[in-house]
Amino acid sequence: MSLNLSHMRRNSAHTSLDNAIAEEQRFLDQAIERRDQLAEHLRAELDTEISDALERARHRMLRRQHEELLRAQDGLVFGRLDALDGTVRHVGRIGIQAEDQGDEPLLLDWRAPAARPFYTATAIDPQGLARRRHIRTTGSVVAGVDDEPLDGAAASAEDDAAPSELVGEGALLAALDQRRTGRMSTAISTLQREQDDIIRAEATGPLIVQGGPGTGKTVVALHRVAYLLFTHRQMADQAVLVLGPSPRFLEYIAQVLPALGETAVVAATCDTLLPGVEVGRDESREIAEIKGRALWQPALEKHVASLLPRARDLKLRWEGEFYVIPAATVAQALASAVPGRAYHRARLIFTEQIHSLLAEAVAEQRAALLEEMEHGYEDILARFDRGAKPGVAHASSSDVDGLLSEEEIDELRERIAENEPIARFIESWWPTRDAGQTLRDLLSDPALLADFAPALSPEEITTATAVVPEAWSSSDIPLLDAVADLLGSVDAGVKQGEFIADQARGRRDWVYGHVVVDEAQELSEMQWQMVLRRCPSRSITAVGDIDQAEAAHRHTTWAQAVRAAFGERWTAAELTICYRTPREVMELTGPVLEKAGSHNAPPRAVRSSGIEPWQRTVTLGEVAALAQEMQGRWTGGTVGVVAPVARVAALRGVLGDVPVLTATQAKGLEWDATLLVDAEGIAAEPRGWNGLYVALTRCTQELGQLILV
Ligand SMILES: Nc1ncnc2c1ncn2[C@@H]1O[C@H](COP(=O)(O)OP(=O)(O)OP(=O)(O)O)[C@@H](O)[C@H]1O
Repeated sequence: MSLNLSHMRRNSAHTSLDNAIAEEQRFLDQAIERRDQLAEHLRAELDTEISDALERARHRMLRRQHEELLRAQDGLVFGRLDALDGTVRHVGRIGIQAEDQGDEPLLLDWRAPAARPFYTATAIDPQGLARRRHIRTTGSVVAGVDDEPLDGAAASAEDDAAPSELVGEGALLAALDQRRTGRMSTAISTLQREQDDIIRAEATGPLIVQGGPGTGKTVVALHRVAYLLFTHRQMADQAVLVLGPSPRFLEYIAQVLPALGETAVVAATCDTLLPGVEVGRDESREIAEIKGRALWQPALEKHVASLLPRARDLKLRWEGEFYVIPAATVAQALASAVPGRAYHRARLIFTEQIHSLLAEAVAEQRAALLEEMEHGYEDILARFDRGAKPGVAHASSSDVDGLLSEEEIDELRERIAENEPIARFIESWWPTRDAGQTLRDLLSDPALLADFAPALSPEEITTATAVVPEAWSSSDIPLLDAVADLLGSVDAGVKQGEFIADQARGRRDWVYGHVVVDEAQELSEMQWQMVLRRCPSRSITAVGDIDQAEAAHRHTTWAQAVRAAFGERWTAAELTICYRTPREVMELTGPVLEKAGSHNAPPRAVRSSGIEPWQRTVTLGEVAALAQEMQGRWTGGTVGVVAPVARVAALRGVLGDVPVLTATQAKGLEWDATLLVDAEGIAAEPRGWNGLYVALTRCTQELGQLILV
């Protein structure tokens, strides 16, 4: 009897699941039809002729909407919210208007405030919901649904287990168990509450997010960009900058933002932020650490200030006559041109003033000559008129009384501004400068550096000036950026491009609407200055794990790391749950974290892979066979090898196409399985325990450790 009852219950559960799938399929079909209808309508609008600038701006907006609709294919609809009052709303990748404009939208954009309960409602805090449904789709077919009852009655009917800290646990764990393809994917359907809080946080000042490995820092950073661009449309006009640790990392995340519909984004590393400048050499850790310190900012400011000209009499020749602008007048012009301006900008303002002063001096001399002429020296004026611009035929005040009118003085000033010898004279007194050479001049002169950077010890001065950089190293780039900023552009050439991101990418002095920094623990103080220059509003989100810091600086807390950039004015947030690394592997990290001098509790792993980490002692020749076996176990997924710097070349020699990376290179990446070669060797590297922590936490399923003999 009881067997029959349970059989009947199973059957009825199946039927209600089938009904739910059929119901959601009908909704998905309706959403797809409406999306296609809207896309078609926009395409027709885009075919119309553009007659003016307003139309062009409207077309740009329509084109963006059109592309957004076309891109919203996979996972168009992924959630449903059933309110206690019976209202039903669907949540999706984009918002879709219902046919009747006055109605509720057919589909809620995941970033809209009304969609928020999808990520934050719990049985304890149901936010007016009776149920949350995750809808799994493959293309345009509904593959399954996962329901979570949120009203108290249904929850207590389940069982008396403690409520899960996860939202949509079934859908989340299914997503986390997927094979890794080597490219990150979006997580809009399974974002967790603590992640959502950060994604939707205010963007008015620096927000620093600490999270252990696999806690979704990159997920949060990228989804935050999409959220901010959706919520603050003006940010799309300024573009958002995403800074990552390496080109490999940028490749790994490359698809996420376009998949989220965002094009107003520039992705870069600190090394690629300066247009036209590339890193061309490595530098010792010792020099990199010295060059990363904040003290370079005032040192470079003093260096550039020392290049400004000192006031003196300026003797200029104009049409055969010499005119002297006295030192006191030059000093006044300098005092009004220089303060608060970049070197070249000040030079431009000063030069314009000199042109005016010269034009006035010429006019005054002419007036004086006229006065003399009135006393009988007529030939002197004739000499003057020989120098007048040919082809000016209109009657002017000089034709009437011999004095220059304001218009004529303006015209004279223009001629002076175009005059080559005058330009050469100013260039010799106040030269335009190249940022690279200006930096080299300082880096090749220990006495000068000692003068401008008194906090550096004599040994550090010797170290920092030992190599005059012909090619630039990574730690030179922020110094070069600071000098380029202090010098300013000689001309303000504007790069054109169809998308705002193309324009921003080509400009060193572009001001972004928001900056997101991933693996922010690696930034030196001077790299932070580079970020600030691009975002003076300080609307910055930085995510990282201070315990994974391996760069040459010495910071072990966020307070130390960002003090020079933000002082005490920043907000901290934390991610505490590890989604990537299985419990079996996370258990190995405790002692490593301790050795790394961590101040943080390790994150809690949400999943178990059921595979115990293993260890073998092998020869180099045996590594290839083990890597192949591992690849065989994870067909359709990815395997990565992490090793000490000194072993990478030999391992690449035997491993063929399996990626072999150092711990630094592996930062931010993940695979199904990791082969960790010579953990002791990694730990012995500079900040090696932090590196080993990175290496241990890259896998989603299996970890194998090899000791080489
Ligand atoms: N809410 C989520 N839904 C689905 N997958 C998620 C979610 N959060 C994180 N993940 C997955 O967990 C893995 C780790 O996320 P992510 O790379 O963002 O972590 P991280 O904190 O940046 O890690 P690391 O410190 O190692 O760089 C990724 O595969 C990511 O897609």
